[in-house]
Amino acid sequence: MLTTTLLASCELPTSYGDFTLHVFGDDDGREDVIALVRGGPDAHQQPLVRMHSACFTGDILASLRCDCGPQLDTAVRLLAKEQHGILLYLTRHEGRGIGLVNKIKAYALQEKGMDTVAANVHLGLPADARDYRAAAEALRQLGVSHLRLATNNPAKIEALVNAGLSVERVPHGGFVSAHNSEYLRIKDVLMGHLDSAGGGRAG
Ligand SMILES: Nc1nc2c(ncn2[C@@H]2O[C@H](COP(=O)(O)OP(=O)(O)OP(=O)(O)O)[C@@H](O)[C@H]2O)c(=O)[nH]1
Repeated sequence: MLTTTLLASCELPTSYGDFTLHVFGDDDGREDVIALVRGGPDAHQQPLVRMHSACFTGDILASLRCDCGPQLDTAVRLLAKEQHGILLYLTRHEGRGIGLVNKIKAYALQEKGMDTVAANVHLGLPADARDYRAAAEALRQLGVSHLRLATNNPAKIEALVNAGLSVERVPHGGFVSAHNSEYLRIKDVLMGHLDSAGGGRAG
């Protein structure tokens, strides 16, 4: 059975602003959802929430193969301006849930001409293996029932709505470069994303 437990919390001053950090995980103490929270619960306001799937290459190494780095940077910048905002960093979602080793294998296949979906499938893996139930549970434990979700991915909205949360979408894309334009186009065409490659503006 899925368990999501608050494992640890602290204050976290950052160059973006001051936040509180909560680490959620399972009963064995392994982290899963890291929540960077700006401000406190406000009954009159739906917090702005960004659910960000881990991307070692984009988030840490500033890879241009995807749009993850600019999406994360922009999200934290936006959240810092909110009275109540939450970044959920989903540590088990690396490579859309297939893990770093498989993502790098998928990148190598893309260098031979496959697109991002075909490469996963060629490896015998789902195009998208992410599960958002722990994220929804973390939001609930943070006192959130209504939220504004910064995303272009309808699957994220659907997962939170199915978990009983009320979600309004805020576009969060448009981070196009010469290296990631084909990746973003394929996400729109084959994965049902809402204008990742085009006019979807951050915030
Ligand atoms: N398998 C695979 N994963 C990738 C590839 N490029 C990026 N990723 C992963 O894709 C995920 C992108 O996550 P997000 O930006 O949170 O989500 P999204 O589905 O693009 O939806 P948005 O909320 O609209 O940004 C991260 O886990 C990346 O590691 C790729 O070519 N193949």
